Parts: sequence; C-alpha cells; structure tokens
Amino acid sequence: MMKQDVESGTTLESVTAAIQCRDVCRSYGKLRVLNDLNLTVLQGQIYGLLGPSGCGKTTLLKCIVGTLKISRGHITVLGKPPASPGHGVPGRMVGYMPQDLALYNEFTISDTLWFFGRIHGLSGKETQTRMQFLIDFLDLPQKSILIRKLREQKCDLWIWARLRNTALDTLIWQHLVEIVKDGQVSVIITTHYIEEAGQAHVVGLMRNGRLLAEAPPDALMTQHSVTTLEAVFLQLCESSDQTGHKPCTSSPQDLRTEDSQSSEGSRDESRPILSEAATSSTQDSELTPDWKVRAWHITPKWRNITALMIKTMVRMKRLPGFLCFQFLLPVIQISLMCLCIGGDPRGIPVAVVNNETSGDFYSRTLLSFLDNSSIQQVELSHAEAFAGAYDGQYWAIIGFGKNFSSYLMKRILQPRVTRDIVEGGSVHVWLDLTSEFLLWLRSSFHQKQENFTLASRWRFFFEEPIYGTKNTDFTTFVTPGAILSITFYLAVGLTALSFVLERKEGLLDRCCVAGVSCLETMLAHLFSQLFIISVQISLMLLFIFLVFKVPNEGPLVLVIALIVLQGVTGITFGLVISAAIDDEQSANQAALGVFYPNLIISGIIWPVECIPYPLRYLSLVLPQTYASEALRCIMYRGWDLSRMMVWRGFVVTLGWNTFFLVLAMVILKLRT
Ligand SMILES: Nc1ncnc2c1ncn2[C@@H]1O[C@H](COP(=O)(O)OP(=O)(O)OP(=O)(O)O)[C@@H](O)[C@H]1O
Repeated sequence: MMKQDVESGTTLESVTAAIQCRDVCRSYGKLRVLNDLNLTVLQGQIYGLLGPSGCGKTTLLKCIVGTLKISRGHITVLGKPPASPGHGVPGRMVGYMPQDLALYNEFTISDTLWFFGRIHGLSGKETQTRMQFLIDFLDLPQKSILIRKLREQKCDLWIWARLRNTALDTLIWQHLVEIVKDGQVSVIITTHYIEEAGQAHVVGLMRNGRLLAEAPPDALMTQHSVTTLEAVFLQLCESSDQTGHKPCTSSPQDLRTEDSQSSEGSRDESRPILSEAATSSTQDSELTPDWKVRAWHITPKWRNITALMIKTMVRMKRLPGFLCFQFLLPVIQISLMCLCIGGDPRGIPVAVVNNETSGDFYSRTLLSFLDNSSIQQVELSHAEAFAGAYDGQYWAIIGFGKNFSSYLMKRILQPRVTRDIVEGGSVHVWLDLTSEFLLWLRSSFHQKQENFTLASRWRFFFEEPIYGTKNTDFTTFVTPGAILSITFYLAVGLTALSFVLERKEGLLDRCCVAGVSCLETMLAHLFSQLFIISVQISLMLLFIFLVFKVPNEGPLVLVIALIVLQGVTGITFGLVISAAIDDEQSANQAALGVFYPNLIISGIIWPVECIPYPLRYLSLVLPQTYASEALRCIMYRGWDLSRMMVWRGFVVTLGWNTFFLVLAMVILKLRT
C-alpha cells in the first residue's frame, strides 16, 4: 500500500494525513471557486475550516467527500482519491452534515436515524444502539415526533437540542474530542463564525478559494500577537491584499507549531489510517482483483435501493391526502376526457325564419330532418332573428323563401332552371363562425343537404365495419393516446419535482456522501414511482372499461404492459429533467413545455396523417406516436405482439426508457 502511494507520487505525509489537498482547483463555469488550495488534515485531528460566506468551504468539502470533481490538483482521503473504485469515500468511511440540515420533513426522528444508519451500512442492531445513544446524548424528544413538527416550532433537531441543553456546545466538543482520540477518526468543521472553532486542533483560514493559513489556533494568535482568530484573519486578509494574492505561500507546514509537528513525528507511520472496518475493507479490496472492485463499485446495492424506496413510501404514507390525490388524478382526467370530449353539442339555439306560407311545406320536412337534439329551433321573423343573432342569442339563422317547396321541386325535376329558382329553392344559412362548435353545425348542414338532395338519386351503403363499431366517435379515437399521455405526464411531474426538491434541500448530497450511487437513486425512484403508477393505471382502466365502456378487443395484459412502460418513460424523462435542472420552477416549465407539442405532434388528438411532412418525421420518433397507435391496434383491432404495429410501439417505448435512464445518469454524473 505504501509502495503504491510512493509510486503514485504521494509524499510520506499522505500516509499519516487523513485528508490531503494539493493545488486543488475547482470552477463552476467561469467562476473559479478553489484556487490552488493546499490543506492537510492529520489523523485524529479536529480541523476547523474557517472563512467568510462564499469563499468555497462547501465546494471544498464536496470535493473531499467525492461528490464533486476537482478541475485540477490532487486530493487524497484515507490514502486514496475520493470516489475511486472500492474506496469507502463517499460511503461508509465518511459522514457529512451539510449546513442546511437536509432532513426529510415527513420523517420521525427514529425514521431519520434509521434511514441514515441504513444507507451508511449499519446493521439494524448497530442502528438501534446508535439511535439510543444519540437520543440520550442530544436529549431528543420522543422518537415518533415528526421533523416537520420540530420545524414548525422553528426547531430543527440541532436547535431543539441546543434549546434543551445550553451546555450542548461543550458536550458536542467533548464528544468530538472523544471520537478522534484514538486517531481513527478525523473531523472537519466549517463555519463562518470564526471564533466558534477555537477549540479545534488546527484551523485553516480560507479566503477566495485559498488557504491563508493553517495551524493550531493558539499558534496563530501568538504568531500574529492578537487574542482572537478573527483578528488573525483580518491581518492575513490585509497582508494578502497588499501582496496581491499570494498569502498561501507561507506554507501550512510553516505555520504548524512544534507540538503539531512532533505529534506528527511521533505518529507510528505504519499505523493504519482507517478504522478497523475500513482497514479490513481496504485490505480486502487490495486482495481482490481490480475488475472485481470496479464491478462491486458500480453494481447497485439492494440495501441502498430498499432504504431509498422505504423512505419514499414512508414520506407518501405521511401525506395521505396527497397520495389519494395522486391515485385519483388520472381517473379524474380520463373521466373528464370521456365526458367532455367527442360528444355532440346539445341545445344550440338556432333562429328559423320560415317565409313559406303555401305549398307542400318541404321546409318543415327539412327542419324535422335536422339533428333536433343538438339544435333548439326558435321560429322568428327576419328582423327578430338577425337582431337576436347580432346580440349573441342565436348561433345560426336558417331561412326559407316564400316559394321554397315549389322552387325546390322545379330544381329537382327540371334539368335547367333560372337563377331565381335556384335561390328560392335553397335553404339560406347564416352562421356565427366564431366557435369551433359552429364548424360542426356547418358540416352538419352540409351533410343534411347532401342526404336531402342525393337521396332520390344514389347513396352509399355502409356494410358492417371491418374493425370498430358503426357508432364510433372521436372519444374512441382519442382514448388510447389520452391514457398514455396522462400516465406519461403524471409520472414526469412526480419524478421531476421530487428529485429537484431533494437536491435543493441537500438530501441528495447527503445520500451521495453516504455512498448511494446515481444509479441506486434512479432505480429507487423508478421502483417507488412504479408502485404509484400501477395503482393509478389500475383505477384508470377500471373506469375506462367498466364505467365508460370503452371497448377492448385485445389481450388485457398487453394493454397494461404498454401503459406501464409508458409510465416508466414518464418517470425516466422526469429523471432527466431533475438531473439537468436545479429549481422547481424551471423543472415545472420544462415538464409543461413539452406537454402540448408532444400531445399535438404525437397524433394523440388528431391523426398523424394530417401532420405536414417535415413535422411528421419528428412525430414518428416521439415516444408516444407509435405507442398510441399500438394501443389503438390492441384495444380496437384485437391485435397482439405478432403484428408489427403493436411490437413497434413496445420497442420504441423500451428504447426511450433506456435512453432517458442512461441520459439522466450521464447528466447527473457530469454535473457532480
Ligand atoms: N453549483 C454551483 N454553481 C455555480 N456556482 C456555485 C455553485 N455552488 C457554489 N457556487 C458558487 O461558488 C462560490 C463558493 O460557494 P460555496 O458554497 O463553496 O461557499 P461557502 O464558503 O461554503 O459559503 P457558505 O458558507 O455561505 O455556504 C459562491 O460564489 C457560490 O455562489
């Protein structure tokens, strides 16, 4: 192990240093946050990392625990670079407490301790013991109290404990001293309240991404002839401002006191820098072939996935109203669609101006042919009808001339007629075409006209349909696509937001440091959301088939499988959004932004065949175009996987699922 370190260019110090940073740089875009930073934390030390807000402390800690990559330089933690294969950092060799407490509001105290114990790899018994210790040590309230309740009282666990026990600061320091005493554990505390860290063994004073000094607090104060660390920091800032930006040239080692150096010197170099468990795990990994270590490193661990899934379930259980709403939302949406879309209009007020006073009154016959369940005819004079129509009371006016019946007969019987006869034998219709519904009225009049005039000559005879029923309507066409898009979008919304919120609250970081990988996080989200969408889909299908009597001629198992897979497409797309976007508002906008284009271009509300050509190619590669077509074929034609139009829908859906999952993981990896 030592040989390996020497070969890799690590100095002797790295053997006894728990953490060593050399010339570390890290930028966010053009913003350089860490600037050739050097830092050393020795084994068994409490290290106070001090500096004003924004100087880069959190960034440095994230690099040290391996959740953020450095742009340049070297970091060694417990003898290896963080996040190297087989290393317990991030993982069980490191604990990380972010500034914001990063706790789940819906968890009780015992849920919280159980969850973090589990992802840190503790057994049930170990977790129980640690839980009891912490509850006694921090004098916490009942284990069953919710974190949200503590927060509502403006108390998080820490503040609560502080309020209950004013001597807690002292207690915590005593505890830290206790745990580092045997040299197996090192602690870094960061704060911008500089005096808070006076009890640390060594403090590092940080400014603008550099360390201005690194030494025991007393040594620093003596060297600068001041009585507070704050004053030391001010002096260092002034001298750094005067000398440009070269304050760190006084090497950290120069500032170390005799004591610290002698303690380093007296350290047994052969002594392991890890705890016993860590040592054995490292030794194990050294005996294990590299490929095995790597494979173990990237293979998702069920322990973590289960812990994350249980976490999601517990949170859901604590929000029963929200859970019910989630379950019922697709049922409500599909019911509204079946009830409100595709039906014929009812009771449209239409003014009728009938000037016929004699003859066969064909006008009456024609009026009786109209769809009078949709149209409500109101007989009026010419003036009243137009006044009412301009006033918005009537949506159309139907007018018949004085000699309508006789002129109509002449039109039908005589091969050539005058213009007056054509005019007088026509039904005059004035429409208010400001509503889509009135287009329906216009086409309805056209249809009646054709029936009326052509009836005496020739007609089509529609035989039994090959597929579908004679009374098929728009709702029937739109339902399969609507089922898929409702499932897809609800899954997108759920996943995109829960992930973004977790990241914002620091929970994702916390889990990452505990060794939970991106893949495990993704899979846990996927599996728990699968549970929700399964309930959603079951309820939705019950309503569609039993209440709205939508036909299904094909195998039900294929219907369910395709809908579930489309739900997975929604979940994985949501994961992409949450991996790429940091705040809720933008994530919401991204999810909503794709909603309409996808709905329109996927041929869900109007057939793909009506889409103009360049857009049609785009339509065909979208996740729901072939899938909607496949579902329509299964439900209405009774087809199965032997038909290309069906299996193509499944293949495209599976392809998108894989693509989104991989993309989400790549984005998450690249962004850390
Ligand atoms: N993800 C990010 N993207 C872009 N800039 C970031 C990101 N995280 C931090 N920064 C910027 O990097 C700088 C250092 O931030 P960092 O959080 O490391 O400072 P800090 O010393 O921990 O501050 P504080 O004590 O207030 O948390 C700040 O200017 C911050 O705005």
